[in-house]
Amino acid sequence: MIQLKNVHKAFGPKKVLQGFTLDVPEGETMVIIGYSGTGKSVAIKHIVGLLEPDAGEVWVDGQRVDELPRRDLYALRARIGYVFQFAALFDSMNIGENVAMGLRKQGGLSEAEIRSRVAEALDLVDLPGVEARFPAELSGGMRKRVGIARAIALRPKYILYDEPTTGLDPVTSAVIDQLMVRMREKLGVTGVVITHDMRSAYTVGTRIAMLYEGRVRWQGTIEEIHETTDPIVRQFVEGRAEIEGGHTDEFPAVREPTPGAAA
Ligand SMILES: Nc1ncnc2c1ncn2[C@@H]1O[C@H](COP(=O)(O)OP(=O)(O)OP(=O)(O)O)[C@@H](O)[C@H]1O
Repeated sequence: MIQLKNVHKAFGPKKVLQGFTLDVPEGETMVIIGYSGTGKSVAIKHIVGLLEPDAGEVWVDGQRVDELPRRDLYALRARIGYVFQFAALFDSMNIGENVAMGLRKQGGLSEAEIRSRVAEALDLVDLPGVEARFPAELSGGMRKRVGIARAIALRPKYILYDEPTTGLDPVTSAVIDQLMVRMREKLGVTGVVITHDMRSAYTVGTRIAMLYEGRVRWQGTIEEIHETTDPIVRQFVEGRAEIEGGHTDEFPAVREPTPGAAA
């Protein structure tokens, strides 16, 4: 289970997280939504110890991440797959080498075992047999799938996806969404997904949390988000620029000019 408890994080004068609390139970996929620059990536970087909280606690798998000695942190990271926004593959290495990278770093496997784990991971993302190809020969969507293969080759208990479908066409996005669903259903992986795409959120999420002004403003199931009366959440999920019934002080409405009105 992943837990962030009352996490605070600032960069200089900029307060990003201000009491961020989130529980991700085993086997669930938690989707984090929220406006650009609100701190979604900052929040998930705490889960792998890439950032340390100024205050608060971060727990993964019964271990307190923000207090773990470096060696234990590396061991914990081996259980957490991280799929970055840009599937940072190494252009000079072929796909097989890219996927094998984490396995080699982890150590303890023979060459034959590594080859077999790489093949299995590429199979799972529907890219069998591409080991000898180079990143430049693949489309953006294929590269994202290789990024996911690299994460799952380590057979992680948890996977974090930071905007895995950004920049992809709708069909390729749907393929990536199905992959994330497969990771949960077939492999039982607990996931956290950051996305701007509500259709993707509804497909892959078992729960959704909205980050707003440094905290989780709302969280619940897909059914619950459809029924929420929270104006900020409704506005976000409906992609509207204006809140029904006028604006609130909390979030001033952006009004489109009335057609035909004098400029
Ligand atoms: N290492 C850092 N040093 C300084 N500021 C940072 C650092 N990391 C993030 N920030 C700032 O924290 C804020 C939140 O960034 P973050 O990337 O988490 O937003 P986000 O919600 O993931 O946005 P997006 O949806 O656009 O990716 C931003 O203002 C960003 O500039």
